[in-house]
Amino acid sequence: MTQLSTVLITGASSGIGAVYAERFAQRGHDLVLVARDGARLESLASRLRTEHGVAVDILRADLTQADDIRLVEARLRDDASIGVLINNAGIAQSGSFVEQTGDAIERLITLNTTALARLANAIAPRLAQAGEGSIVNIGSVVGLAPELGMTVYGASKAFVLFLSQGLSLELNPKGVYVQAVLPAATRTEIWERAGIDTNAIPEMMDVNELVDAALGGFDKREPVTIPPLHDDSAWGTLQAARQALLGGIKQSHAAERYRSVGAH
Ligand SMILES: NC(=O)C1=CN([C@@H]2O[C@H](COP(=O)(O)OP(=O)(O)OC[C@H]3O[C@@H](n4cnc5c(N)ncnc54)[C@H](OP(=O)(O)O)[C@@H]3O)[C@@H](O)[C@H]2O)C=CC1
Ligand SMILES: N[C@@H](C=O)C(=O)O
Repeated sequence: MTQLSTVLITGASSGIGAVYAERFAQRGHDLVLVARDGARLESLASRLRTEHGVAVDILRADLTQADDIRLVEARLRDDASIGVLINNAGIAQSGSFVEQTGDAIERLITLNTTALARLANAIAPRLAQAGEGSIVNIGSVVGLAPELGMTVYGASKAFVLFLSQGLSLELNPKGVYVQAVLPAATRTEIWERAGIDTNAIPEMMDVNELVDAALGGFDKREPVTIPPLHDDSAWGTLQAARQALLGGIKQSHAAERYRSVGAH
């Protein structure tokens, strides 16, 4: 694998994915762009080919559909030029849990978690074998905050963070870099697509600023990059608290406060 490997980006037809495509093309990487909207992908691809002289393939796929996921998995497994996966495609949802339908919840979970995990799983063995390459998973600060009221979306993004941290521990020793990126509210189409009114959101980041910051974390090989977190010691504090809690887990007996329960 050369240093300038091909980058496969899901959800590249708009927003964060489209800016990643632009930035990697600027860096001279060939690209494979994945999304449903073939016309938008082709127009972005044609501009990037002209402006940056890179090769850009498009792969039309609906990543909520098993056959389409398999198509992208096959490309990730078989195309040895692909050394970077940007697992970015995702959707949000408006309304509270009781207002959401089972079908809409399943669609969100399939795209935000199942497809993302399957695509990482398709490329990881080959990258581990090669001893190099990167997997970037786009999470969200919403995955840290059940208080924000986006319960299913947040749960899907908590999955992305956990998966990324676990994969980083498994794959980093094999030479594969895994990054979780946790944006906060960023100006893209995701809000309108989900029917969420952005007027209620006091501050939003520009999408170019977000991706440039995420790439700063990528270049530094950070396992977790949170562009809107200004005091990064807070992340260290959270991880230390988690480790301390784990240190307090003693599995041979229930905690004292629960022991009298069975006596009644
Ligand atoms: N914007 C924000 O405030 C934040 C966004 N994020 C995350 O960033 C990621 C990108 O979102 P963002 O750029 O904001 O939103 P956009 O809506 O602009 O982009 C989403 C991308 O995902 C693609 N996509 C949607 N559904 C499918 C599908 N079924 N199959 C394949 N591709 C699909 C869309 O393309 P197409 O319609 O052509 O298929 C589009 O390219 C998401 O994972 C999101 O959760 C995280 C935190 C904050
Ligand atoms: N995209 C947002 C939710 O809709 C977020 O993750 O902040």
